[in-house]
Amino acid sequence: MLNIIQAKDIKDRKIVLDADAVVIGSGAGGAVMAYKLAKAGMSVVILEAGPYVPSSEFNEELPDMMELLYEDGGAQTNKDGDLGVLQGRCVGGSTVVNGCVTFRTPDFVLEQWQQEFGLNNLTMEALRPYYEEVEKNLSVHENQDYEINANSRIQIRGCDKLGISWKRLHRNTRACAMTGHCLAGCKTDRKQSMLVTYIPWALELGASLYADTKVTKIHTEAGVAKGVSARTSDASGAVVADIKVNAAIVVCAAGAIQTPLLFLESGIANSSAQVGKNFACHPSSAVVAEFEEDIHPWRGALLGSYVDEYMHPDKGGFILEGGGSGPIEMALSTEPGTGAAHLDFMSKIKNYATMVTLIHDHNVGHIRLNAGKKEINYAIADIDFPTMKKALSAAAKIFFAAGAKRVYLPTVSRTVLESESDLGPALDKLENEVHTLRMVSYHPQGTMRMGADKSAAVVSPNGETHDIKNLYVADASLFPSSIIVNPQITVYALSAYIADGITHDRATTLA
Ligand SMILES: Cc1cc2nc3c(=O)[nH]c(=O)nc-3n(C[C@H](O)[C@H](O)[C@H](O)COP(=O)(O)OP(=O)(O)OC[C@H]3O[C@@H](n4cnc5c(N)ncnc54)[C@H](O)[C@@H]3O)c2cc1C
Repeated sequence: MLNIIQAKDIKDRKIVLDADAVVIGSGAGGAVMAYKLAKAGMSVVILEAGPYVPSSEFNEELPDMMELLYEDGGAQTNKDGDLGVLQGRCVGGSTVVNGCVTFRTPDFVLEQWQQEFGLNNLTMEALRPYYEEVEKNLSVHENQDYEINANSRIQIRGCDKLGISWKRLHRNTRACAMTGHCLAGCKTDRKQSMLVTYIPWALELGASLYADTKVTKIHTEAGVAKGVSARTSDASGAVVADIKVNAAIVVCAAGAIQTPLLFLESGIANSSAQVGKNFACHPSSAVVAEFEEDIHPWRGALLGSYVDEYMHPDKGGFILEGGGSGPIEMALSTEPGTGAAHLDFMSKIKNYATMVTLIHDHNVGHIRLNAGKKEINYAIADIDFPTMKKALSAAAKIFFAAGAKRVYLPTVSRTVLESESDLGPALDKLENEVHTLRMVSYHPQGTMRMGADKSAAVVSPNGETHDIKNLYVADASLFPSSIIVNPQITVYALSAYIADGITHDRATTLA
């Protein structure tokens, strides 16, 4: 067990703490930030809204673990209710429940950030040491043969038949036990999430972490950050303590939905009127195909390979990941029918393969407070809908080339393709309307846009808000555009980069 202060440990109703820095959120951005600041000799307090759940308590049952480890018990959706928006809410944040896939930010994305948003500091050369640092610390490696499961081998077979380019995924695991339960948390600590890496390292260096503690307000004075107020609640929701942290440096890393909400609640740093705007999320769907052979797609490493052929926006702007999934996810991602049709669908579950689509979407959504409640506004832009269809089409063709008997498209109403000739007519029928596709976002991003122009961006190129001195953001909300690939490495690298800027400035001031 880590030395983390939880609601059950707290005796005082009011607590006041002083620190050099307070970090809001203990996920990808928060954990790396806390470690780097503590390593530089700063006193650091981390406040995390979610519970501390040691891996020994993970039971490998996805519904139970969603309830325990995910935001809104896994039920967070957009306002229309046709997009599940998944985020972790626990010590370690989304890194505890993620699929371990790692990508560096693509060159063409960084180039766009330089050209359109004035982020001339974020070149591949400048970020390379940060990628290397986090990849080494998190045991990132290219999947070995034994980490390519039967589900991914189907994807590879189809790609090879069609001459389509694919690659092995990289993942942050150590001696993966290949149980396929990544999204329910890794019971054996092989996933190198923040829960088992940067958080314990930060604690060892003197940082303290309060779990069950939600920051409710960021305090500023004359345009300078001063600290935060937070509330610790027990599992029933009863308030146990009010905590105030006075700190010269405030870093918000509460994720792409909660960070803008906290800024809006605090009424700060919004002279650009961009707080909560420019939300993107890589809307994903899963194409399911039935084969003669047994696949057991939930067995083995969860994610083995991906199709990179269409990754560049000029070539399509999407990737397809060979992501295995269990019976529950498969029944959710496709319309399984009811009664006899449902039984028939489920009885063949071991013969299914799945492919996950990720598109390079435009930043058309926004997060706002509506009567004090969170509201996630996002619908696929008309400009992105053809990309979504192209991704579904490519996945279906790869499956048929691999020998699929039939393919299920992830539509709200049932769409079963008995052969490739059914594909065109089925896609032609799809209009960009609400509740057309079954979609989920694993990658919310972009609501606290980083950019050089303070009238168009909330956060400056060094991670500090344009409006408030010593108030930083270090999470996925920084991305000024969607990045197409799985984002954890980009978040870690940006957070590490911003942390070095903070410690360098501090050293200069103290000298
Ligand atoms: C199911 C799933 C699968 C994924 N798979 C992958 C993958 O394979 N590869 C990949 O690269 N990415 C993946 N991701 C995404 C990746 O994990 C995230 O992009 C990354 O963790 C985002 O980092 P963050 O710091 O922005 O937020 P998070 O890691 O989500 O951390 C934010 C933390 O802040 C806390 N918080 C929120 N509000 C407050 C508040 N007011 N006060 C205090 N604390 C607060 C939250 O509880 C949370 O713990 C996946 C995500 C999910 C949900």
